[in-house]
Amino acid sequence: MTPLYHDLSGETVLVFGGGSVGARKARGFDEAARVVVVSPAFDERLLSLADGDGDRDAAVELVRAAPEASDVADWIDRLDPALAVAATDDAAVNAAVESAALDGGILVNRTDVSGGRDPGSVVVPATVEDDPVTVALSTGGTSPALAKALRERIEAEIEGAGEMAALSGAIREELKADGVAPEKRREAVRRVVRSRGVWKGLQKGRSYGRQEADTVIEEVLDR
Ligand SMILES: C[C@@]1(CC(=O)O)C2=NC(=C\c3[nH]c(c(CCC(=O)O)c3CC(=O)O)Cc3[nH]c(c(CC(=O)O)c3CCC(=O)O)/C=C3\N/C(=C\2)[C@@H](CCC(=O)O)[C@]3(C)CC(=O)O)/[C@H]1CCC(=O)O
Ligand SMILES: NC(=O)c1ccc[n+]([C@@H]2O[C@H](COP(=O)([O-])OP(=O)(O)OC[C@H]3O[C@@H](n4cnc5c(N)ncnc54)[C@H](O)[C@@H]3O)[C@@H](O)[C@H]2O)c1
Repeated sequence: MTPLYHDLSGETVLVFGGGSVGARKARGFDEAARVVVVSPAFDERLLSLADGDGDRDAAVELVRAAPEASDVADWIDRLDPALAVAATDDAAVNAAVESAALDGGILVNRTDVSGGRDPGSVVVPATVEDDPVTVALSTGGTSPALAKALRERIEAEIEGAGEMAALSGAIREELKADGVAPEKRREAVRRVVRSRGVWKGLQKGRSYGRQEADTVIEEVLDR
């Protein structure tokens, strides 16, 4: 399987099935996209997501309906999603979601099967995020429980990576603007992102990280 990242902002994700899996998928996508869940019944977590759930501005939309397999293509046509999620407990409906999505040229995530897939039929990975850094993890469908366990380990491992991305991204731009030769610039940025001192400094605050980074950069540029 080949991992790719998608920007779903401004797009719709259409989830069929409002049970525990549909709720998890809705929760996973609702910060990135408009999420609509179609189902005859809804998990409690979905009902609270639909209420706005505290300070999250994106509310999930719930549509109470039980589409037959033969209706699914119409729902997809009407809501025009970028991604359809098949999360009902009815295998025929899930299969109809998959074929209608693939016929319509949109992505589909089938939650009730694992293993090989047609192009356009995607797996949702376990994800760790420290904005703008995201780590996506899949076991190729073999062991979702392992994907979750590994995700929990990586969560601790990438703590502070978002700050480091912001700092090293800014340094990269500054060195470019200062006309530093590409070789030196790359070496400086590579050393900054590997420096224990910079990582530690960032834990105390952005300006401490910046100070540590400046020392590393001077060492590289003075040589
Ligand atoms: C990563 C994650 C993302 C997410 O769902 O958002 C995700 N599953 C998660 C958790 C999880 N899922 C299951 C358990 C119970 C333990 C177990 O059975 O293993 C647990 C763990 C738990 O709940 O503790 C059961 C399960 N999952 C699938 C089936 C159907 C089948 O295998 O046929 C069944 C059996 C149903 C049954 O028979 O009862 C299928 C898929 N689940 C996937 C993703 C895709 C492959 C990902 C990969 O390549 O690793 C794939 C193929 C399709 C898809 O959904 O995209 C999320 C972790 C979120 C996190 O990070 O916390
Ligand atoms: N991907 C995963 O991580 C994962 C985990 C567990 C189970 N599963 C699989 O995913 C499926 C759903 O699991 P669940 O635990 O959420 O089940 P669930 O029974 O809790 O939820 C199924 C939902 O689908 C709804 N539904 C039924 N018919 C529908 C229709 N025609 N249109 C729209 N919605 C309809 C039901 O009202 C219910 O809300 C199961 O088939 C299971 O095999 C996947």
